[in-house]
Amino acid sequence: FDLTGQINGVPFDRLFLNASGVHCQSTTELDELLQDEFVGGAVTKSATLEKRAGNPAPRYYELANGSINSMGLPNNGFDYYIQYVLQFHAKPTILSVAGLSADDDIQLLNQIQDSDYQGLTELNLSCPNVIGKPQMAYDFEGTQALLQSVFSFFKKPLGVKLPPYFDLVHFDQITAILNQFPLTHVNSINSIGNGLWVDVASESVVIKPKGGFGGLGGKMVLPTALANVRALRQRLNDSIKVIGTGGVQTGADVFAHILCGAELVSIGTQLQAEGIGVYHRLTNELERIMADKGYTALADFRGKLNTI
Ligand SMILES: CC(C)(C)CCc1c(C(=O)O)[nH]c(=O)[nH]c1=O
Repeated sequence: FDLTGQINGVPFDRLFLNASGVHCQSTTELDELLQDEFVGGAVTKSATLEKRAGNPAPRYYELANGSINSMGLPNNGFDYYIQYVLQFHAKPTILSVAGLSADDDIQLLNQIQDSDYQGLTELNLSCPNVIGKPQMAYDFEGTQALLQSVFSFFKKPLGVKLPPYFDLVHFDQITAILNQFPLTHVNSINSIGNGLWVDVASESVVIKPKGGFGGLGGKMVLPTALANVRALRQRLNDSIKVIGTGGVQTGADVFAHILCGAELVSIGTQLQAEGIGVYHRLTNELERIMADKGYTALADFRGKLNTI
């Protein structure tokens, strides 16, 4: 079976990635991903300029149908991750960066521009904005201005990680902005922001930071993830690929992401819950579905979702 994809001419011999944030904070975790035969590439935890401890625990909690997290960007700092991605790896890496402000974003990308790194970079637009404004990706003028200044100096491959949108006009608005820039890809979705889980027995929230509010992932977000992948694919220039992230538990979920137009598929919550063996299972399940349908390659059905 041909389970390949490519981003900006970078070939991925397998479609599977990790969702940034999961199994990607240390070089040990990143190595384990890149050494797994069923994984196509690895995305780093979003790097900030300085190393961060992140929020107090409990900050991640597994639910029956997904997960809730408010990690607070714990990471080993930009230098740690650029040093890693500058090493030789048999498979592609995606360096994820998240400034704590637009200025940080500019500084991070300037450091990449000035480095020898020629691989893929992903700017996490769920990063915080100025106080009183929503996260960058929900501030359309802010996103436009940020990308305008980024592309005035950044000449290397760049994609963006987006939170989910829920209004069709918002899909029109964000893609009208993104289509102005030579992006390699859009990675959709990030967690559904500011969910809340209540444990009835203890009459309490389940994570400590932000009074229990946190990003939702896993099975429960699949319909939102599929909608975002499909809506972005329908609106973005063909040159901008879509990496599908969100809600994948089974091979059928992977198949659905590809039908909606995903070039590659990331696994987050299920990787956290099941471990790296999830990729072998998902590969078997996906190939079984493809065989039953007479497909031999993802390209046979990528983006070919039927409407009724
Ligand atoms: C939410 C931010 C802390 C601003 C960015 C990092 C991040 C986190 C995190 O580190 O809390 N969790 C997510 O599910 N997605 C993210 O993009």
